[in-house]
Amino acid sequence: MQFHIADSFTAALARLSGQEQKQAKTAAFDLQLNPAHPGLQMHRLTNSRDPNFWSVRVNQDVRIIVHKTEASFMLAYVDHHDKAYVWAERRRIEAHPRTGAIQIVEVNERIEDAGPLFAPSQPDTTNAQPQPAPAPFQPVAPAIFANLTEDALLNIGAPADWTSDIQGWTEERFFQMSDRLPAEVGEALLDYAATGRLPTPEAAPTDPFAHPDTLRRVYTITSEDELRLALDFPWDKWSVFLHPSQRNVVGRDYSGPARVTGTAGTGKTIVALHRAARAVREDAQARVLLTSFSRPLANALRAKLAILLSDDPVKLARVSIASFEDAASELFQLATGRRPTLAPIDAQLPALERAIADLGYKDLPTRFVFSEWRQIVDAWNLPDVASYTNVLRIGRRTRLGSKQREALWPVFEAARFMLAARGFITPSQLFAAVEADAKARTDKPFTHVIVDEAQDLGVAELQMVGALASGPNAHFFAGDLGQRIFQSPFSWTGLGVDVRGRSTSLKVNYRMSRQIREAADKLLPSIARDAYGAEDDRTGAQSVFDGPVPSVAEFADERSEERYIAEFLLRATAEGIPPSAIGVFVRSTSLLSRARNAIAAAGLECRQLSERVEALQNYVSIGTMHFAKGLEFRAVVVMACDDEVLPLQSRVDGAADESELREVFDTERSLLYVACTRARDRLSLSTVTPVSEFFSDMGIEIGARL
Ligand SMILES: Nc1ncnc2c1ncn2[C@@H]1O[C@H](COP(=O)(O)OP(=O)(O)OP(=O)(O)O)[C@@H](O)[C@H]1O
Repeated sequence: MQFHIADSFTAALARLSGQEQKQAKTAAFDLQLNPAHPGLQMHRLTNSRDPNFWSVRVNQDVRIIVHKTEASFMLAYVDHHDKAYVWAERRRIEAHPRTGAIQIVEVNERIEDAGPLFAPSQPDTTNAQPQPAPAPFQPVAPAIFANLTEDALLNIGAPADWTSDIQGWTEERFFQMSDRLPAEVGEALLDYAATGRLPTPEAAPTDPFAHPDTLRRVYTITSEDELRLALDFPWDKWSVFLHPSQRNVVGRDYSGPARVTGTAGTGKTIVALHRAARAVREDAQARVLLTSFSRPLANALRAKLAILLSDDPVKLARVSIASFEDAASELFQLATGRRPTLAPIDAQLPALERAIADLGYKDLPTRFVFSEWRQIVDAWNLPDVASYTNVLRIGRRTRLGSKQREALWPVFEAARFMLAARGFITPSQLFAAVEADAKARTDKPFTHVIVDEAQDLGVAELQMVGALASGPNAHFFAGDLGQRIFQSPFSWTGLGVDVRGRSTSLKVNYRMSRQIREAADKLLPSIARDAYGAEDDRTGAQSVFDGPVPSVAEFADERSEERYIAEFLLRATAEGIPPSAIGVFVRSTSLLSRARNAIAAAGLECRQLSERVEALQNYVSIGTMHFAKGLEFRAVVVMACDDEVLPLQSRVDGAADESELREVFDTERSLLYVACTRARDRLSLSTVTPVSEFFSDMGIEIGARL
């Protein structure tokens, strides 16, 4: 007999107290060993429409609901006695007759509390007395699925007792009801509402428990050890119940570098983690590098991979997890025997200033020289004046003629010399050194390199990553072009990393409520393009839960804004959101004081996030929007979204031409998008008058004007 655990069981288990969870796990274990164990008092439920539901005693009050057929045994739910019984009375578990997927279906006739299904009928006026003038005509909203036949609905997996209701649903009703449908049905209907087409069902395996839609909610336990592990370890849903589109990317073999894309919160990181786990599970020789932009993000990846590979520390040890820079430093040390000393930005700028002064250049704007250094000369590790004068090939920044570049080159050469004399190398030089070393080796340092937040890989980083492993399945990138905030665009294909034809876009948003996602999505165009033709389709995203509409407030002065945000923070903590699950973001360092003041006014303490500092217990996280990247909070505040702050006026002023200006606007929008999309449940934006021009794009009415 097969033994299964449903996601409804793990979710319900997580809601019990620690002691109850322990007891429920013991009961589940006893159940697997011996369902007839007398202490379990297992008996069939008589009030359920599904005759296969059984109750199992955990303690005096708590019951596990088991679904038992001749061939299978499923832990379906667990709760306090009455709630557990009501859950089972309202459900049935069955293989859908058309799609074959196992579904946990809410019996439709029992749904009472979601309001009337149809608009009330007109009153009978046969013997009516004179009435006051009728209220203004209210059009009845159209039924958005009226054109879908029962057959079409069954094809997408709609339970038979739901089809006629679905046909009558208005848009509002659909949003109220969709999370009561099996997830694949809600997603297909949302697709239909957006595009007018239903997705074509894919051929399904004959075993219902192997169906991709079954696998998103039911996990098959194959051994005692596996059950022990599943019950002992906190079972995060993402670690087991993947969406079919995620599972597909995790399990696929590619003929070259591959990429997963998707708007914020669609589970790209989760896919990257599962691919890393898969690589070491399938190949005992695999050596994997899992890398991302910063140390906190690498730490977050490490914690999650430890959950995925909790059954096998040896396999876990075969995955190296580090930020781009830390990974490069380690490899550099392995190759040369010495630790690199990276040139901080604070050292690079003075070196350039000094070089300008030493060479006697007058009227050369330092900001321009520095940007040329960072974006071109250092970013590409240009070795000589010839490659710099030939820079047209590689960048968009074409504003300097070749004569001017020749004249400027000695400045860069001198700055490089000065940095080297102090024992510094720049991060780009570090990446290039590691790349050169890896290229020279036949035995590459890794068999697989998996990169998260790949949209912010710089030129030298990408080249290094490319050299660290070889083979068709060796490189996997997770990223979203719409979240590119650090790097200027460049052509990946031009550097030999061609993901065309091996790119998959995820659409189901697991992080943000529908209301937050919809507001944030309006900030970016529906297609994200970079200057080199790469494109991500950002349409068609769906959220799996609803929440409050984000709030937007505008104030006459900073004190009023700070007081308003303090109140928001107090409300959030009063609702049980701990400080560590709250993030407050501003555009730049000089604005952090506004965040600090608001947090202090709420009587809370904060810690500033950075490339090296992550969220801490008991502290609200604050930071510039750049350090929001890749993180997640239950409540997010984005403060000081003032005019001239977003987009940042100094960047706008510094743009030399149209294309640079566009780039500035694009990245400033992306920054706001990144900050807003960290929020799961609550999002509050605020500004001091005059307000950022990006606000109106989000389509949210400004709620408070004080
Ligand atoms: N299959 C799943 N089931 C449940 N939760 C999931 C699933 N996939 C992802 N999640 C959750 O959704 C949230 C977002 O996932 P993730 O961080 O992987 O998204 P992302 O696309 O990398 O986001 P971003 O682009 O903003 O970095 C996380 O809390 C993650 O645990």
